[in-house]
Amino acid sequence: MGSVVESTNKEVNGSVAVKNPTVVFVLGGPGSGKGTQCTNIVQHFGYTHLSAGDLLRAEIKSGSENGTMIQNMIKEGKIVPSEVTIKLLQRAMLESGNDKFLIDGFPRNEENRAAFEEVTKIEPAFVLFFDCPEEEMERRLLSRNQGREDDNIETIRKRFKVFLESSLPVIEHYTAREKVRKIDAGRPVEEVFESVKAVFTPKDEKAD
Ligand SMILES: Nc1ncnc2c1ncn2[C@@H]1O[C@H](COP(=O)(O)OP(=O)(O)OP(=O)(O)O)[C@@H](O)[C@H]1O
Ligand SMILES: Nc1ccn([C@H]2C[C@H](O)[C@@H](COP(=O)(O)O)O2)c(=O)n1
Ligand SMILES: [Mg+2]
Repeated sequence: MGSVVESTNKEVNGSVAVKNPTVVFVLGGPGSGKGTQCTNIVQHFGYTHLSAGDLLRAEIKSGSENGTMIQNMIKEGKIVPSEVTIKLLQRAMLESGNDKFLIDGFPRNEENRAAFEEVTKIEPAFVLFFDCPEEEMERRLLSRNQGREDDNIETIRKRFKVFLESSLPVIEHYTAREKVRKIDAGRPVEEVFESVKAVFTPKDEKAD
């Protein structure tokens, strides 16, 4: 007999995948607070948090054959080819045993978005967009102190450029489909989370 996880999985494009997952894409500029707010959402709403950036950094550490390529791209603030990132996301979704996911920092460009749709056939429930002024994001990144190789001013500027040129069009794509829930992320963490909670709380559970 298969495990619970196996019995709730299905085959998509020749691979095993989670059956009918709920996926929320969490987008916003570098340092807008995606990871911070995802931690809060996990605690309150039972989602599994998958950060594409964290998965790519773990892949570098694991010594995989793609490690050097990923490391060079992250240093340059560039977006890693979708094929690599989607495989990491699919594996993490299966390993989680959950069926509700916050996918943080993905899709980062049109190639990410189209490839994920084609490969997984998953349509996000909605897109949480943390909208934050660039000067505030820069301040946060320069004082993050987590030893990230890309938290230096040269790479930060490149990441901002990629966000404006490649990631904003993805947000516009989902805005046109009425999928975007925009949050003012320039406020203190607790205030931002109040707005986030309102998005995740079903309408009939909200106080009048
Ligand atoms: N609302 C906030 N006010 C002040 N500081 C914040 C806020 N949210 C997050 N931070 C801090 O800013 C830094 C960046 O936050 P976080 O790592 O959550 O951003 P991110 O959007 O995931 O960034 P990246 O895209 O680079 O991974 C962290 O040091 C975090 O503690
Ligand atoms: N879909 C993605 C997400 C991230 N990356 C790379 C490039 C980013 O600058 C870096 C860090 O991501 P973050 O932790 O800031 O979300 O990881 C990518 O190539 N593709
Ligand atoms: Mg992050």
